[in-house]
Amino acid sequence: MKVNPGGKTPRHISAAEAAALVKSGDWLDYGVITGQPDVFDAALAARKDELEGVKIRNCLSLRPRAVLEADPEGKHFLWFSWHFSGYDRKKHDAGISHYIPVNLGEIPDYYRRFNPPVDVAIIKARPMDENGWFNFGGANLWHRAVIECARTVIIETNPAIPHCEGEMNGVHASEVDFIVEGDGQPPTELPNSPIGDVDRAVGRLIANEIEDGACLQIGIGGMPNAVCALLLDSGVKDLGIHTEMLTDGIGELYRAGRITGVAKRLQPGKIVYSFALGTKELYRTIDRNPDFQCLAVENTNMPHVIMQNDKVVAINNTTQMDLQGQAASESDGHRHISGTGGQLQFVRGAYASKGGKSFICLASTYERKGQRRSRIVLNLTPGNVVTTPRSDMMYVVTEYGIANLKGKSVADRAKALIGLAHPDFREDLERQAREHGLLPRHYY
Ligand SMILES: CC(=O)SCCNC(=O)CCNC(=O)[C@H](O)C(C)(C)COP(=O)(O)OP(=O)(O)OC[C@H]1O[C@@H](n2cnc3c(N)ncnc32)[C@H](O)[C@@H]1OP(=O)(O)O
Ligand SMILES: CCCC(=O)O
Repeated sequence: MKVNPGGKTPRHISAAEAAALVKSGDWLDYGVITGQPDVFDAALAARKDELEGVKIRNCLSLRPRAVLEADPEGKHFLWFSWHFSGYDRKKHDAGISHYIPVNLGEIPDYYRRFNPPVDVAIIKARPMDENGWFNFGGANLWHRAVIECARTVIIETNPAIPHCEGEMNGVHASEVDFIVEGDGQPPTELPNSPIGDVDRAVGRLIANEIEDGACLQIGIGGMPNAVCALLLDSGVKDLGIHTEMLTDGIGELYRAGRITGVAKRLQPGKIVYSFALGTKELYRTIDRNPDFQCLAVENTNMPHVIMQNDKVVAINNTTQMDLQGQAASESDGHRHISGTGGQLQFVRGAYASKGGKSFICLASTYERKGQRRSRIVLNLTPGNVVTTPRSDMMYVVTEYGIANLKGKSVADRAKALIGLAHPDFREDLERQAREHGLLPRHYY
C-alpha cells in the first residue's frame, strides 16, 4: 500500500469523548456494512437530548442502531442510507430512515466530485499494524473517499474482523484524528436462507448457461446465492470472480477448487470484491488470504471496469417485472425495500464484456395477505421504481424457463415473459397484453 501522509497523529480517546465531538446539525458518515461503529453509536445515542438535526449516512444496517433505537421519532438524528437492510426498511416504515438513490459504484466519485460535508467519519477497522495501517477488513466500499472529505476521522478498532488484502483497503495513522477501542464483537453474520425448489430450478437454468472460465458477479439475496450451490453440482471449472458482494456461495466454490481466475484479464487469479457478508466460515476463508482482494467499490462496480474481463456473468434478483421487461427490484410501490445497489451497473458491465451475460432472476409468484400473486405483471405496482430498464434487460429467469430479451420486439418480450409466468396467471396476462396492444391481433 502507498502511504498517503495526512500529517496527523491519532490520539486514543473514549467513546464518550468521541461522541462529544459531534455538534447539532453535523453530518456524520458511519463506516458501512461490517465497518459500522458500535461503541461510538451507543455513546452518541446517550447524548441524544443534547443534540438536534445530526445527519448520519450509512448503508445496510446489520444490527439495531443505538441512535435510532434511542430516538424512535427521529427528533434528534436523521438517518440516510445508500442501501436498506430489513432493519433499515422497518425504520423507513416508521418514517425515520431515508434512502439515497444511487448506483453503488458511483459513491466514491460522489464524495470526490461534490465534496459533501462530512464533519465526522467514524469507521470500524482492525487495530493499527506495525506500519501504521488500520485494515478495513471485508468492507472497502467508499471508506477512503469519505476519509478524504472528512473534517475529523475516528477509527473504532476491532481485532475480531478479518484482515483482508486489497489495494488501499485501509487508512494510515497519518490520516486519523482519534482512535476508539471497540467492543471486540465478531463481524455480523448473514445467515443463508435454505435453498427451495424454486431457487434450485432457477439456479439450474442459470448454471447451464455458465461456461468454464466465466467471471461471476453474485448479487444480494437468496436466489443469486443459490446459483453457487448449483454450480458446485455442475462440472464447471476455472471460474473467475469480480463482484461487489462476496457471499458464502462464492466461499464454497473457492474451497471446492472451482475458482482459479486463470481466464481473468483484470487481476488474474484473484477474487475481487468490495464487501464480504456471510457466515464466520466466509470470514475465516478471507482472513489474511491473498487470493481475495477487497477493493473500493468503483473498482468493482463501474461498467467500464467490469467489461474488461471476458465472459462476465452477472446474476441478480428482482421482485417484479412488467411485460416490457422493466425490473423493479428495490421497492413495493412507494415502500422502499432495498436499493439499486450494483444491479444496473453489473447488468451493463456484463453486456459490454466479450461473451458476457446478465441474468435477472425472480420466482414467478409471491404471497401477500395469504394470496398468491404473479411477479410478472402487465404494469408495475404504482410507485414502483425501475431498477433495470427494458433496454438493458438480457436474460430473465423464473422456475418456468429462461428468455433472452435482447433484440426482441415489445410483442415478443410480452410473449416470452408470459411464458415465464406461473401457468395460473398466463391466460390473464395474455388477455391484458392484448387489451393494451402489447400483443397484436395477428401472428401472436
Ligand atoms: C450485491 C451486488 O453484488 S450488486 C447487485 C445486487 N443488488 C441488487 O440486485 C439490488 C436489488 N435487489 C435486491 O435488493 C434483492 O435482491 C431483493 C430485494 C430483490 C431480494 O432480496 P432477498 O433478501 O432475497 O429478499 P426477500 O425475499 O427477503 O424480500 C425482501 C423484502 O422485499 C419484500 N418483497 C419481496 N418480493 C416482493 C414483491 N414481489 N412485492 C413486494 N414486496 C416484495 C419482502 O416482503 C421483504 O420485505 P419484508 O422484510 O418487509 O417482509
Ligand atoms: C449494499 C449493496 C448491495 C447491492 O448492491 O445490492
